Amino acid sequence: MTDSISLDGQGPVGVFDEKRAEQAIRELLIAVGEDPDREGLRETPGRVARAYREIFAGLRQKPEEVLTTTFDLGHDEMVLVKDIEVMSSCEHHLVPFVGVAHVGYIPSNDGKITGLSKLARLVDVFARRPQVQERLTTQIADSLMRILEPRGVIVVVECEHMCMTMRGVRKPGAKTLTSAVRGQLRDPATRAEAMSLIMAR
Ligand SMILES: Nc1nc2c(ncn2[C@@H]2O[C@H](COP(=O)(O)OP(=O)(O)OP(=O)(O)O)[C@@H](O)[C@H]2O)c(=O)[nH]1
Ligand SMILES: [Zn+2]
Repeated sequence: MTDSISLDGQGPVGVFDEKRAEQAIRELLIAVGEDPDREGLRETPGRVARAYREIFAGLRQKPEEVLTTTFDLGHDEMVLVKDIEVMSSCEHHLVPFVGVAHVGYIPSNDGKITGLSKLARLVDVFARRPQVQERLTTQIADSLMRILEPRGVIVVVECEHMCMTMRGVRKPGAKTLTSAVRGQLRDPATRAEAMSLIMAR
């Protein structure tokens, strides 16, 4: 089955070809010296293909689909959702990187806001793609700026990369922190206030 939704310049065209993914996994099993026809592996290519459909579902989603907006004239202070679980895939090795994202914004003058859960959904749209952590962070910030037109945005992402844990340099526990700050949140005092809320445990 093939899904095809154009992302209108937001990224690659999100086509998922399940049959092709299944064939590729079968080839990979042969390439690593396995027998894809043995009992335990017979269903694996199809299963892995379906898993990849889910893991890379963000390739077929636009941020606008999840970041619905509403208006609340009464609130012009910072809104911050912290510790949003991140499960993404490193585009260099196609293994997971996992951790949390903290997403904050100061609503526009006309009070354009979004539901809190929508910030977490936005993180998923970009996390469920082959990614690097820096791009994940800036894509969240830039789409918030574009869609909510807020006065400022801060996004901080803290992740552990399995490509540094299970292979290669093998340093479990090492965390990578990335941030993207836009608009009024670049102001040192406002930024410091946001960072103290993010770092408070
Ligand atoms: N900047 C950035 N680098 C990443 C990310 N995820 C993985 N990497 C790095 O991508 C690099 C790829 O380096 P290469 O030298 O091409 O690949 P490699 O030989 O597998 O590298 P090692 O992991 O050092 O064994 C590694 O240093 C990874 O740690 C990410 O999200 N952002
Ligand atoms: Zn990697």
